[in-house]
Amino acid sequence: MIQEVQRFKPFSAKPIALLSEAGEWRGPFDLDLTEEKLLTMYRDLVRARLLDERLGKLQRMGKTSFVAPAAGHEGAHIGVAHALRPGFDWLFPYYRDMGMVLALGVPPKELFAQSLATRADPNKGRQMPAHPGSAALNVFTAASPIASHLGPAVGAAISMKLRGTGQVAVASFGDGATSEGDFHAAVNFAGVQGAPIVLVCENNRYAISVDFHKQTASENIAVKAHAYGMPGYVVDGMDTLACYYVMQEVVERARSGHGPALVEMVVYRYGAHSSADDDARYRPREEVQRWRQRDPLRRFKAFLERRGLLDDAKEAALRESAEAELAAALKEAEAAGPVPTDWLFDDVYAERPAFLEEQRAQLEGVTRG
Ligand SMILES: Cc1ncc(C[n+]2csc(CCOP(=O)(O)OP(=O)(O)O)c2C)c(N)n1
Ligand SMILES: [Mg+2]
Repeated sequence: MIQEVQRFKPFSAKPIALLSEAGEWRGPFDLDLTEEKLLTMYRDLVRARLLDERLGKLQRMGKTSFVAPAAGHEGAHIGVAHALRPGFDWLFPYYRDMGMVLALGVPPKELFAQSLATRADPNKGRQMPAHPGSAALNVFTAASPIASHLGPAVGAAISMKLRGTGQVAVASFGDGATSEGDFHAAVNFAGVQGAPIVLVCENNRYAISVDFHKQTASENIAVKAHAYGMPGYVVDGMDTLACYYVMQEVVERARSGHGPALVEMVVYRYGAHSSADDDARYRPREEVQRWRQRDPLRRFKAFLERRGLLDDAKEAALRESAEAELAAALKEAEAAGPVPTDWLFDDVYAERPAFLEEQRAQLEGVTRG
């Protein structure tokens, strides 16, 4: 059901925030989440941060070839994931969304296995690291070309509408993706068709080294929604609860037949664009430091402490259990062993054509030495 009173106005001049920097509730409505839900959200923020740290280390150890650092994006990730119905709705994430898929319920063992290309990867080691997917949880595996998953996401949403399933699709992408033709075609068609989709832009103000002001002459990304006939919201992406509540409203609005929305979450990536980038060449260190002060984990922790839901001992226990969960998951992912090279030839054709069979036999000869 659509909420009778809409809590948020689209196209606000300032990003929507519900928590002050010191963690005080500033919402214009009463907080209506259980203690359990709030603590689960915080736990997911911590898990996302720790997963990111571990993946970074695995890259430095030479165990995975590529990572896309996500620290600084966790408020957006957890806000989005918690507004969805896992395994019912569909998520079309992009490469920086490990925390989002983790919070949706994708087992960390699968995420590690995907990054390390071990047999425990449901995608059989065929994707580039940082491109997770899950058939069980309706998580689409995006390809690397920026914004190329947005058309399929809108297509999926249109099919949900035609079949009357009550599902919603959410697609996420960066600020750089909004300069692609694919983005505009997708948002336009979502508007025309009234598709049940929420398009989430994680605006970290850079597309690798390209600054936001070189990306668009618009004042922000959310305003673009106006031209496509849907509401656009700009949200403080370092405020997990603002991300959650805005998502919850637009997801349920889409679910009840009121069409798509565009949500811009203003975030910052603390790390480099990827393990193949040196961000010191284009970002002043003071800027990174300034954004770190606005950390989503710190703000949520302060919020929970103020409400008497968290203290240092509880925090330490929570971190310890998240560390243990990830350590066990990594161990299992590694123990599965590397994917066999000839998996490359499976699942494409019902009957393998002769030329592929020939290549498979050649490869077998090479790998056997
Ligand atoms: C069509 C296309 N062009 C260029 C690239 C190379 N590329 C990979 S990530 C990236 C930057 C994308 O930035 P943004 O959308 O802001 O996401 P962010 O990485 O900042 O989260 C670029 C240009 C690509 N993958 N696909
Ligand atoms: Mg960006």
